Amino acid sequence: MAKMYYNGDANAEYLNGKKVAVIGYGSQGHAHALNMRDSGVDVVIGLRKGKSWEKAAEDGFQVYTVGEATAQADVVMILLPDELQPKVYKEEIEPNLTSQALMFAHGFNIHFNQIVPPKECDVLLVAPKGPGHLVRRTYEQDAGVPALFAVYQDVTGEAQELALAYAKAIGALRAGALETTFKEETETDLFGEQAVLCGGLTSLVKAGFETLTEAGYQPELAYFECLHELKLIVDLMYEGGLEGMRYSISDTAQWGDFVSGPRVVDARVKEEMKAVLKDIQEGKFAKGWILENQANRPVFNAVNQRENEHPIEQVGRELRKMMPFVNSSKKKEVAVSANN
Ligand SMILES: NC(=O)C1=CN([C@@H]2O[C@H](COP(=O)(O)OP(=O)(O)OC[C@H]3O[C@@H](n4cnc5c(N)ncnc54)[C@H](OP(=O)(O)O)[C@@H]3O)[C@@H](O)[C@H]2O)C=CC1
Ligand SMILES: CC(=O)[C@](C)(O)C(=O)O
Repeated sequence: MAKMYYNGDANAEYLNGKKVAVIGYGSQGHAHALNMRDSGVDVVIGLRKGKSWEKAAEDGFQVYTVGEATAQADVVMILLPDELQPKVYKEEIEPNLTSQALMFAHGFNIHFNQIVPPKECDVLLVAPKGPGHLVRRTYEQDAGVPALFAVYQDVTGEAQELALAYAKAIGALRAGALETTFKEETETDLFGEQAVLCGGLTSLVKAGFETLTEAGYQPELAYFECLHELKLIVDLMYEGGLEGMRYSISDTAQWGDFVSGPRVVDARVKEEMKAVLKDIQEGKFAKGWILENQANRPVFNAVNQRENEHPIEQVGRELRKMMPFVNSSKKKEVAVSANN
């Protein structure tokens, strides 16, 4: 088994006395900044004026322009949307970069040569394997989201130690961190989010919902069966693997899992997964995403609108209004009051 790194493997000293500029305050940015501050790290935020700037200031951070934050930092962590990083890097970060280390939470722009870092600083990656809002929520629960870390350039000879100190400060080492490379993190993260976690799963959920509703079953029932209950099943997998989930479900469901699962996700699916991975490895996906953004996202916007109008979204919005607790930040009593 590969070596996993935990809190005891990291030395917070490598961040002591250092100012970390978090560039971006969105899903990952807010979580990294809040967690690091709670871990005693000196954090400043680099942003453009707008809702994130207001939120970061409201959360008590010193907020600067990207260039100002970069110029004063010992460590710069770029947590901007991947497709916007090259432009902001070229125009605002690179001209002001004097830091010891340049960091990313996804290797896309380094791996696909959209950002070419200076030779004078460490270049490293700390990539939580989970959504930013859960990076924050689990930290507040004295837990954490596991992370990958990688060193692309080690000028100081301390890049790995800094990566581990950073991973510890955001709470990741409570769950564990695994060393990788920018190439491996980029290719596997893109594959996972396309073929399994987001793309694969949303396609499976919609297909199941459509199968039931087209057969005449109630949309509300189809929503609970194919989407709502998914969290509960995945929670069991999260806690105990496939065997843990199978222990908890009925033997009827487990038999159905064994005999029907492979019919739905058959060998063709894995062949297509291999084709998706090949497109990622050969840069075909990256090129398409870069061009889509250069064209101002015509396909992305059209598909996003169509998806938001899918019947599963329409019925889900109505049902979730009566279950405010599903938005985890709500307290259970809210649900009780809403239904009384
Ligand atoms: N989302 C996730 O859970 C994960 C993301 N990652 C990686 O983390 C990185 C950040 O992604 P994510 O957190 O999702 O990004 P988000 O889209 O959630 O947040 C982007 C942030 O960047 C700011 N921003 C956008 N454009 C500019 C600009 N021109 N100048 C200054 N600030 C700007 C936005 O502020 P504004 O309000 O002004 O738009 C916002 O605060 C990416 O590399 C991503 O691949 C890695 C693991 C998981
Ligand atoms: C949450 C995560 O890690 C994703 C799906 O890869 C992403 O949002 O980039």
